[in-house]
Amino acid sequence: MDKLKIQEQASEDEGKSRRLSSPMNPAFMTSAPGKVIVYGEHAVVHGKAAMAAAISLRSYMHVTTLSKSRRDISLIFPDIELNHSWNIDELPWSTFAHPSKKKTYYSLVTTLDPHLSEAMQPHLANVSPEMKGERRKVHQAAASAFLYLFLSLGSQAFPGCVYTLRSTLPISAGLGSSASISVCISSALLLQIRALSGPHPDQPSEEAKTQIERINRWAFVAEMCIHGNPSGVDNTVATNGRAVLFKREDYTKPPKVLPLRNFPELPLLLVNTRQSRSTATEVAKVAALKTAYPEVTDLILSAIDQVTESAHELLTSSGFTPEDAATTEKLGSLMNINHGLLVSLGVSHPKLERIKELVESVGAGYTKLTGAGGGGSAITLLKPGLSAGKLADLESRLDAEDFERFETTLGGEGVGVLWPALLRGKEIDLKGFLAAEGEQAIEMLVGADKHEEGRAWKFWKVAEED
Ligand SMILES: Nc1ncnc2c1ncn2[C@@H]1O[C@H](COP(=O)(O)OP(=O)(O)O)[C@@H](O)[C@H]1O
Ligand SMILES: C[C@@](O)(CCOP(=O)(O)O)CC(=O)O
Repeated sequence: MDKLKIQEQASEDEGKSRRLSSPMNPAFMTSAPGKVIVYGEHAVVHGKAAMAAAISLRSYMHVTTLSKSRRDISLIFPDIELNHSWNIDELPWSTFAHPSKKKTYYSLVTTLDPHLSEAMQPHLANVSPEMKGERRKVHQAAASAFLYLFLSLGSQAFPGCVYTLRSTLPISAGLGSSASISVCISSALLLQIRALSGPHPDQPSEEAKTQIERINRWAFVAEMCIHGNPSGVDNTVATNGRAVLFKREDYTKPPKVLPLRNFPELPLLLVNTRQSRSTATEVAKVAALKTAYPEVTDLILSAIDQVTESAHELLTSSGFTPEDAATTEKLGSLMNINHGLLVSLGVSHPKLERIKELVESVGAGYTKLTGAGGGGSAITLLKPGLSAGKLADLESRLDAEDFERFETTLGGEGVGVLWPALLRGKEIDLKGFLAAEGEQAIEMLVGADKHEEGRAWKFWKVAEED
């Protein structure tokens, strides 16, 4: 369906919901950030450490509850041109609610249940059947993430709803778009079934931590639907915000997450190759290499682990500042080593190598791919004292080759809630939300941490010591 039709459908849905929605269930929004993995991607899937930080690019989900007479659940995801509705009463509730299958909002789900996935198939088969190849996979992935969570957390008594999703993140560019939407979906559904308390300013830290954990667990399940074998680092950063050191040695247990509270404002340049790829494919490539060359691959993964641990030691050493040239040089060298190891795992791409070459040709800094690779994005740690002229020169070379540069800050807020969907005393209008063109317009309209009015957004706050 094209964008115009999606907007028309949305106005129609909104019209109906205006007339019929209950004041007990006002429209509300959830939001979550993307991330950069600074060190440790891929190795983290195999039980090693990774360091990642939230970025200021975010996804936003708007939820409208319809009247009791409406029995449809609609997804309006215009970024991927997906618009689909299911009749609630036709969904496979009995399979998901069977005592041997039923999960609660606090369950730790670490694998997808094949019977439940199978039961969803007929309902996914009619999602964008006219689409082929990669585009179909994109739709199926997003729809299955939503449906698995909806059926696991909801019940047939659920009211009809419209879920509208927009993101300022590029999709499949290594910046955690899938985790960001997974957190939006998980938090929206958990709020709707009243399984979350807050967020409110005087909420005890322990309680806030429990809510974040609940959202994160279900976001991980959505991530499994989208790319098969996620480590959980992306959804953990998208939920918690800031920066974390993350390790999951045993997939049946929760991961070890060390929040990095004072993560420095590193001078990073973020560049997207615009070469789209799927995380699932890149992760599968490393798994295949591990099967073919187990000893060699294990050594590479352990070397990446060591790089991450060394960078963590440096970043948390007393007196570290990003302006300190010697330490930055060490952090940069570790990025170079990390990139080289990722190349040897086979997950780089000529366009990533080209970005690295351009940065190094002007001596601007240290570059590695970030996220799954195979295209996607690269991060460059800029050298302290880099002249404005050299930076401008680099930027114009990157622009000339059609790479996309992002200005983003690291370490921002995690999952946020806007309940009800009111900003500046005005309801967020679904039509306006859909019409906003581009990152800036979306941020101006609903921005979770960009402007004064954005304070209406609430975030769960965990104290430093927790
Ligand atoms: N804005 C969005 N709207 C709908 N679906 C999205 C959006 N962003 C991401 N997705 C889903 O996530 C998938 C991308 O996941 P992935 O390949 O892991 O890329 P990334 O590195 O950006 O996380 C898409 O195929 C789509 O199913
Ligand atoms: C390759 C990996 O380590 C990071 C993937 O990040 P992204 O989906 O490319 O944003 C996979 C994972 O940790 O689940």
